Amino acid sequence: MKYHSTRGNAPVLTFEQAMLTGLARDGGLYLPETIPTFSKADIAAMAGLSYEEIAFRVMRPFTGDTFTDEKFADLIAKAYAGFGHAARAPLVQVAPNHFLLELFHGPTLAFKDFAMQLIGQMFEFALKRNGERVTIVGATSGDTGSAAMEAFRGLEAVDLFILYPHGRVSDVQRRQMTTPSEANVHALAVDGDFDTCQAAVKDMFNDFDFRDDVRLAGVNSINWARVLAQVVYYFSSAVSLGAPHREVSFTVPTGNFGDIFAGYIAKQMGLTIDKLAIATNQNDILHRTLETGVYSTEGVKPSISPSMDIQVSSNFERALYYAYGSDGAAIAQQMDELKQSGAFTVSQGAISALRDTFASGRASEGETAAAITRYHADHGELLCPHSAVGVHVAEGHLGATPMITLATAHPAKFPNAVEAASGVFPALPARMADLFERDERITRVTGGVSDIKTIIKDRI
Ligand SMILES: Cc1ncc(COP(=O)(O)O)c(C=O)c1O
Ligand SMILES: N[C@@H](CCOP(=O)(O)O)C(=O)O
Repeated sequence: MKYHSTRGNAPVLTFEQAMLTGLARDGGLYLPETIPTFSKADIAAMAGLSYEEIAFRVMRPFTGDTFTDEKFADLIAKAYAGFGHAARAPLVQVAPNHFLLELFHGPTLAFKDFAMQLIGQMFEFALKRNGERVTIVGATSGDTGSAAMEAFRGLEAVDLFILYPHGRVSDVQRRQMTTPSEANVHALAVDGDFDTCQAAVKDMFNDFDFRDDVRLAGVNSINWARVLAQVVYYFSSAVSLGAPHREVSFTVPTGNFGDIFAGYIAKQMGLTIDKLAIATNQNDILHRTLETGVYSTEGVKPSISPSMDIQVSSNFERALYYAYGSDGAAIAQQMDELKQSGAFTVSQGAISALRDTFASGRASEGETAAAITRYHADHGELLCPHSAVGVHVAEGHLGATPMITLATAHPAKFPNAVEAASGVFPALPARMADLFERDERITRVTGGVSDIKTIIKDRI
């Protein structure tokens, strides 16, 4: 399996190279040359398998000769062994045709652990075998950073730098990033918002001297391996509700579009998905784009679902690539326009292709809080604010097809918003009970990208 860039002007890579590379050298994102498909019988045969077995079947066609089958199965087993639920991603029914997919039983209590725990294993194996060392730089609005810290802390072949927006992540998220004591992980508090952090990471990738000098790698969802690992729970949940013999729909709380794009890949692989509903908070650029056909950035507005406070949604580029019939030149042009003017208009053909697969909706701050209140009172479910955005939007799309809403984080990561809406202060799991007693290690960055590069070079 080979991987090429969405902008069509970067080296074609193997799975291993794409995983260790991050952003393509033309600024695009890597995608597989073809998407392998499963027959109905292949999908039906997943019923009753463990999460790990489904993970192996779903991901194996993409990984080429990076791992032997035995090694890959071993890495998957290690990745999910530390999850706090035997099913890894359990489904909970909240209405006759509405289910929550709980993706917060991993070590840092958010869906990011599903991919990051596996990527940590895959990086360690590949780097050790190759005798290589990399510098990973990541941007976070809170959850990617904590999941990456947990997955990479203490690994010999990796230095990890996480850029987070100063003052815009929850206290639990910040402490998950700033309290690991291992010398190879570094939390950098940057002035600005998530988009500022993500732009800085992309700038570093586009500075080829720096990139090659520090051997830069990325673990944001620009990394194809992140998306791939997230495809698995679409299969596991749909199959447990009767796929491929019946269709299901998903509602996905969305920011950087990685998670819902994984659902799009599952559908392309043959999973019987009807609609994929994009759920945004008041930073509703993706909902507006689906409605108007114009992708137009506005300033990020801080919300009670801070991990989704994003305007420049990286993986939308991957969806656009397919909507434009795999035309890399058209994508490069649209992305140039975005850079120059902060907006671009999606062609008629592409927007109708997107609308064929994706629905969308938004939740205001009040609607998000009301969903937390309602689900607690009516269903006994304490939702994190991101999952609350999801259920609010899902309720607008319920019908005959079963709807699965992704519950993307544990309420205890956002206790203040949850308590304000439900009256219940959600406790952290016992293994994290001392999080607020641990020492923090933070590097404040008040300058721009060149200051960040200097810090990185000094530390590695
Ligand atoms: C808790 C939570 N929910 C939803 C999202 C949105 O996911 P994505 O960026 O993949 O669209 C994020 C951040 O990415 C998140 O941390
Ligand atoms: N919400 C994310 C933002 C980064 O998204 P990613 O999926 O591209 O890593 C976060 O929590 O950091």
